[in-house]
Amino acid sequence: MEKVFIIGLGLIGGSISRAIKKEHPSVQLVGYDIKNDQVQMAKKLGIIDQSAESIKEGAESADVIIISTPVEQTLNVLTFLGELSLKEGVIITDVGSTKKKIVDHASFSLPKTVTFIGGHPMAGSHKSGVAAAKTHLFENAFYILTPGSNERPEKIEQLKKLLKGTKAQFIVMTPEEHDSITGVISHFPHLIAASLVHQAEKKEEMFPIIKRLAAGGFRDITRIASSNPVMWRDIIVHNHDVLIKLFDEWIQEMKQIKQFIEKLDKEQLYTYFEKAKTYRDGLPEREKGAIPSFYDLYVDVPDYPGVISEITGYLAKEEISITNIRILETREEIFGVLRISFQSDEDRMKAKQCIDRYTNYETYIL
Ligand SMILES: NC(=O)c1ccc[n+]([C@@H]2O[C@H](COP(=O)([O-])OP(=O)(O)OC[C@H]3O[C@@H](n4cnc5c(N)ncnc54)[C@H](O)[C@@H]3O)[C@@H](O)[C@H]2O)c1
Ligand SMILES: O=C(O)C(=O)C[C@]1(C(=O)O)C=C[C@@H](O)C=C1
Repeated sequence: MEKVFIIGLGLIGGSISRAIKKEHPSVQLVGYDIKNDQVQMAKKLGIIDQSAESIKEGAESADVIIISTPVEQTLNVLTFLGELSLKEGVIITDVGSTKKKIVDHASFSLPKTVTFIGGHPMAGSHKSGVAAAKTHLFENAFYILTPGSNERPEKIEQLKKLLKGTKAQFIVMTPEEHDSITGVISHFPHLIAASLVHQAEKKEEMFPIIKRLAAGGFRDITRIASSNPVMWRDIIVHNHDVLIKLFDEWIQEMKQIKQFIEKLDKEQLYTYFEKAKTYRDGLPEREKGAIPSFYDLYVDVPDYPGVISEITGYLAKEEISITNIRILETREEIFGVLRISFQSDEDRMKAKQCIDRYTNYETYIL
């Protein structure tokens, strides 16, 4: 695989390019985007080796083409690629959050001399743009592939080999299965998150302080409402069949809860929350993929500049390596909660003892 052409240099395109570059340094990465500032940033960050002036220029000499645009634009790009003189045997894949429409369109638009394998890395962020691109964005996540039923296995393996640097767990399914599953665990939740924000905004006239009082719960459940509106408009339109059915089910769900509340049925309300907690606690929080994940230590820290480097300084002093560190929530002028991840339980315990020795911050394991 000499030359890889990436169309759409944003969060996902940039992260995949970084992962390919890390695993296959000799591969030539060529990028294209309709926004020149994204192209220039991608070059500056070393995410691509060079840019193409047009899709035609980049595509006709590529061995693999990765389409990382919003899903509606992916359809347009596929149509355009179908009109070009592409290399025989070129592998074309996308990263779109919906699959059925894209796979069907690829089958209609592309010649039989090329291979199309639908793709969707099940990880990302509410952020957008190449500046947010991370090499490890997909680590331990599932990477869904939707190859045609008659696709040659060697082509699928070739694509997996190219994407090995993502350190994701590849899983194959049909486009229909994909859209049904992601409709439930991704697309519909994004609609709900946005609706909760709108509900709060409508109350702001009555309670101007409402935004300032929004704490961890509201912030957690609505984080994804900060995602890219173009991306989510397209995803909802592409998966509308699935989402309409989910809406009908959701309305029934809401009617049931409303009944529990109207009747003040404490038993039913308790059971409702208890069953939800049991299921949510059962999510493989630690295993986003099949690869054993990290061990987390939580630290309550005063919310002042430099507190993170203070903590990581102690750990570095005792040569304890961490895999990730995140501020879970900050409460103004009080405390923040750090979640520090380690590769092993042993490292985590060493870190706990280290922080307990050097600080009086509370440390705990959930
Ligand atoms: N953001 C996520 O969490 C996430 C996760 C998995 C998959 N995806 C999917 O990845 C795709 C890209 O999402 P993203 O988060 O990287 O968005 P992004 O906005 O960060 O990047 C998209 C890029 O595509 C460019 N673009 C748009 N139309 C184009 C065209 N016609 N030709 C060339 N470039 C074009 C935009 O300028 C932008 O730079 C979407 O299909 C999305 O559904 C997103
Ligand atoms: O982590 C986030 O912010 C995301 O929304 C990532 C997320 C999702 O979980 O729904 C969003 C879109 C993708 O297609 C896959 C993953």
